[in-house]
Amino acid sequence: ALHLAKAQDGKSLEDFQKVYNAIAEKLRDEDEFDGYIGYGPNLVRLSWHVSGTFDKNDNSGGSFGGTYRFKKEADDPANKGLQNAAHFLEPIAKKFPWISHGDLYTLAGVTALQEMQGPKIPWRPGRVDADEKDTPENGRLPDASQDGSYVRHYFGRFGFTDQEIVALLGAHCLGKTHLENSGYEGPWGAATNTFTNEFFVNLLNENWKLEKNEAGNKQYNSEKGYMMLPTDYALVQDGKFRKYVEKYAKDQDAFFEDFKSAYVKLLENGIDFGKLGKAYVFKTLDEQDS
Ligand code: HEM
Ligand SMILES: CC(=O)Cn1cnc2ccccc21
Repeated sequence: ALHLAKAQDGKSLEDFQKVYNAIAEKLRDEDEFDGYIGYGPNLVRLSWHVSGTFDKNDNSGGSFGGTYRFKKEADDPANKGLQNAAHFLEPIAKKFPWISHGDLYTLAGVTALQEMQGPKIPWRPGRVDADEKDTPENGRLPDASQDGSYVRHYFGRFGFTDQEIVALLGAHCLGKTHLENSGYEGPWGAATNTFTNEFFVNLLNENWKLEKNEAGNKQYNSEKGYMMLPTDYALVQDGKFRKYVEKYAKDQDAFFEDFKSAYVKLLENGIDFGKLGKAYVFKTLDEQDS
């Protein structure tokens, strides 16, 4: 059965907005991380990795139990590099001991996206920390060397459509690959910390060449020094995915809307929020200054 969300006693929008603000202020303070990309993209990747272990067949994994805090999941080779995001969040968890790890990991991704000028992401609290024994085994996160049918099958485990898959992968407009983490090398020049539809624009507009990188893995590189993973490039090789790439390259608003819906589905997969009321939409720091 689905995990039942449990309200944190007496916590309301204002309390969670304080957590949002603490994360957002720390993002601004520590802007030098990873060649001045900052922690935003890493936090978004953490929120996806803690949710991407979900399996609808037995409702195991997913963001509910906050099991990333246990060694087995944190040490999954697919999570290499996310220690940075986890370390970034430690003082936030200490300052707000009442928030569950599942809520903190997902709220951090929402905060990072909104502070990087992404869409407003409705977010619901209520995830409850699970025991170490409930930690999903390693190997549930995707393999970047694969093609379109692999990507379609992989996301089928969450019940995602082609449109949701393409929208979600638009998050690869953020940050970069790091050879020491994943065996893929990204260009410093093109890495960004602003949420836009340029992942789709680049996929369609650049001349991509399949090359072996220093780790012996194949990746697509362009003259401008951009890169795409094989699973990224699969989105323009596969006709059914390609039509959504073209849609989002032309229409950033449509991308923002569809990304928001798919990302909420990713973060909430496997959780029954019941009658816990509607989702919170947080103000960005800029919206609170004025
Ligand atoms: C087919 C599915 C996916 C594959 C194979 C994949 C693979 C990867 C790889 C290999 C990296 C580089 C990690 C590193 O070297 O540091 C990466 C980074 C990233 N991924 Fe994905 N990813 C997928 C889906 C997603 C989704 C669904 C999201 C979010 C909604 C996402 C968000 C990110 C972000 C923001 C980064 C940059 C992290 C940073 O700069 O530290 N990815 N991904
Ligand atoms: C800047 C760049 O390489 C855009 N990009 C293209 N594919 C990516 C996968 C993960 C992170 C960033 C990615």
